[in-house]
Amino acid sequence: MPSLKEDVSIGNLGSLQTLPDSFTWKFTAADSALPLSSSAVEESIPVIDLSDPDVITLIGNACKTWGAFQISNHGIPQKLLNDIESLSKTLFDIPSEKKLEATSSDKGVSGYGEPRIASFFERKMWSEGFTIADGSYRDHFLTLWPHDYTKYCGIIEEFKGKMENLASRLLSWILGSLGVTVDDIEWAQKLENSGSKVGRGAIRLNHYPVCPEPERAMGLAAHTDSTILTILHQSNTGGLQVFREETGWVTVEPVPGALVVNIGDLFHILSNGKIMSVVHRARVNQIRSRISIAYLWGGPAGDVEIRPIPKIVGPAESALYRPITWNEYLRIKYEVFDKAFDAIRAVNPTN
Ligand SMILES: C=C1C[C@]23C[C@H]1CC[C@H]2[C@@]12CCC[C@@](C)(C(=O)O1)[C@H]2[C@@H]3C(=O)O
Ligand SMILES: O=C(O)CCC(=O)C(=O)O
Ligand SMILES: [Fe+2]
Repeated sequence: MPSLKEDVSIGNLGSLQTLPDSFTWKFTAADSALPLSSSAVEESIPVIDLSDPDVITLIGNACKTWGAFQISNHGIPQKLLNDIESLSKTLFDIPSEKKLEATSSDKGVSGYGEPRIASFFERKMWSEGFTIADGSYRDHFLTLWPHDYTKYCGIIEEFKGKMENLASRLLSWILGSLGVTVDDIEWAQKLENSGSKVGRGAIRLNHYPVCPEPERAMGLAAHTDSTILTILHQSNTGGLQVFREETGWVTVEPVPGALVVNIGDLFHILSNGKIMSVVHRARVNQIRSRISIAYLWGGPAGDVEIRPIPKIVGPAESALYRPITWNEYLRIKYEVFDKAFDAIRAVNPTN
């Protein structure tokens, strides 16, 4: 387990005047692109109005070109976004000694702690975070906020509920752009009998303190999410970048009120590789600290197997990946990281 000492240093990042060696990353020229640094208007992911009559086509194109897009008119109340943002600020303002009482006991479980990807990188990231993956976040909230506990748990539950709903609407549209519907996924039938009636969604609250040397620091290292899709609220300070082969790193400028959607690994599997999960990262800056809130959605049911949708695979192709549950995929991903797709490739392609 990464030592508690490290978490103390994470809680104190904002007070450091110089970048410690362990936080210094090496960038090649092509890799370095910093948000806020270039005045050139660069190409970026589209902003899609969800009330647009062409929403399916627009989303389909964005998924194929970028694997990410921003959405407006998404129906998540601005008040809820403000509430969860101020909840996050309060959470990260807590003194580090107190934070230690609410660390996650294991990677990927609820509480303060490094992101799971941390162990695959030699250098440390300029950020701290709080994961909400199971109900144990409530115990932590009770420790941190004995008085406001109910209020804060309420915000999380409301956020989860509304985001899950939005995530399933997005799923339907993206599947629509691929010529199939949710009923073409096996889990739709299995949902009724599955023990876990609730969908699988985790929340990651990220905090990127002001950084003395942003050009040599990394907020959150390059990764794909192991989700079907992720919906991100990045408040009003940029930092998120997505990677595109043709263009390199592209900054996703915050659009007031808009949310960022990105495709995760499970969608890549479902679509038999027709849609790619997008590699993304977060950079930091010297001027303003930044909060982001990610809703990581694993689909409407927990323990069902995810596999390439037969209708998408079609008779002329074969399924690229073997069936796998989300939990099993997470286990493999955090063993082999960016080789996870190779590890689950179908051995005996059918058809
Ligand atoms: C349900 C999930 C999804 C996890 C693991 C587990 C709980 C925390 C999630 C994140 C959140 C931050 C980025 C990420 C890449 C990370 O390091 O931890 C995510 C990861 C994944 O999408 O793989
Ligand atoms: O902070 C950001 O903009 C990105 C966060 C992210 O990628 C994540 O939490 O998975
Ligand atoms: Fe991510």
